[in-house]
Amino acid sequence: MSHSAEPRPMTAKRSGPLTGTAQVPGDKSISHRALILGAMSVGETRITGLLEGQDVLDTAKAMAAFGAQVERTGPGEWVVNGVGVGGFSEPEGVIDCGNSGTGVRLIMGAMATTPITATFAGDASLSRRPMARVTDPLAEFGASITTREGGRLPITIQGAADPVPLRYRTPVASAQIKSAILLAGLNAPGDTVVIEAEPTRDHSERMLAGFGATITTETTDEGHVITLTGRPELRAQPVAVPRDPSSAAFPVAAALIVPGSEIRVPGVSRNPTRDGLYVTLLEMGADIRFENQREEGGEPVADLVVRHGPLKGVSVPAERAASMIDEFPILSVIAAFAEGATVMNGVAELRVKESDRIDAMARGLEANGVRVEETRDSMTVHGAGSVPGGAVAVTHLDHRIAMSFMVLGLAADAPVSVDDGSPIATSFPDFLPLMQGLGGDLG
Ligand SMILES: O=C(O)C1=C[C@@H](OP(=O)(O)O)[C@@H](O)[C@H](O)C1
Ligand SMILES: C=C(OP(=O)(O)O)C(=O)O
Repeated sequence: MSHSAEPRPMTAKRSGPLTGTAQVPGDKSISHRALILGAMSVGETRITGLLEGQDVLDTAKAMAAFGAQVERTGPGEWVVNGVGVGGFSEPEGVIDCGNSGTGVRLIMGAMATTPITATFAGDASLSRRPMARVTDPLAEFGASITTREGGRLPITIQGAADPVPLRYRTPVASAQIKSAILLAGLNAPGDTVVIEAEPTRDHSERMLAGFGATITTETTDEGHVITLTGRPELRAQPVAVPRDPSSAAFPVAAALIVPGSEIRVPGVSRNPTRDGLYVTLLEMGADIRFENQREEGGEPVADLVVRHGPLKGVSVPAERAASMIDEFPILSVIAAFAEGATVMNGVAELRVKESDRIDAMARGLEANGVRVEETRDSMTVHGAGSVPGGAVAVTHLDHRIAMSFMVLGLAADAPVSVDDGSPIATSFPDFLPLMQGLGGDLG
């Protein structure tokens, strides 16, 4: 669904200690993949803990449009009856992926090696984002693709009738590029190989193996090499979606910067390819304990216990960027309350997310009295232990920018507002009640 809601201004005010348990929603990356692989397998995939944010709901709708049966049976409980690899039928209308880069890029990959035609569109934010990074390799499989100027949406793909497998080195660290290619490779004969310089989130690889595909990952001189054997029969699997570490980052950050806070965030994924924020926070001196470390649904998970305490600025190495790519906006808020500079290196990809996140955070933080420096691919936040606040930040249809400034306002001296908090529903529909339940004064 394209973003059509009226702008929804929100304000957060300095709050007393945050306490209690934060049940954050299911992981967004895993939720998209569960629906897509469920739709591409034979039999019934039962999903529990699915994120019911707009991004994922748009993917569910898309899978139904391609012929899968997709049914909601309870809160977070969904059943997908798939059509098998190569079994997608031609959708009638335009596939509207709303605000979701993951949704559109993975679904374009999933259909590009089946001989059907589909047109993809999205909201104003998604329509500005680069898509050639995915359509270029998909064309190499044999798909015919037309895009708007600059490789942007709307995009029409005529899937390859005789796909050829691909060996592809990703030009930027991106799990979306990798996953689009692997999903396309499912219906190509022979081995499809993706080579990445830095490992990115590996949920597609884990889930493809779980659904019965032959997929291997090796670290060689070339980099991180993932090999998928095409034309498997994917077998439907139950998927238990762990809670999203990227969503958990918001209550965690709030507890770290609001004096006197102590909260618990149970069942959060600790997949090492998603763990960079938590590694960084420990280096900053954050008081975070990881309890009951266990495996759930093929992913390592833990219960987080987070306490307020003093933090110091650190330098985040470029090699860590991929494992915390969505967490830099909220890290820049935490950094504003630390003592000293926090330098975030190798973060150019932030400029092509739902917004230019370096620019959006730098402008909003500066307006609220924080000193920030930026280059094309780095951002430095000068922490002073406290933040004046008092300004309105512009969110540019970006959920993570909206949530980051709401967290800032819980600990700043004066209230902090955003022009539009409605995009929060794309990834964290219960963000406001959850934060209010911990004692946050926001709405
Ligand atoms: O594969 C995924 O589920 C995602 C990959 C990342 O994007 P890139 O692959 O473009 O870095 C991330 O920013 C996005 O929120 C989710
Ligand atoms: C970048 C994000 O998502 P997507 O690319 O799926 O729009 C995000 O959720 O921060």
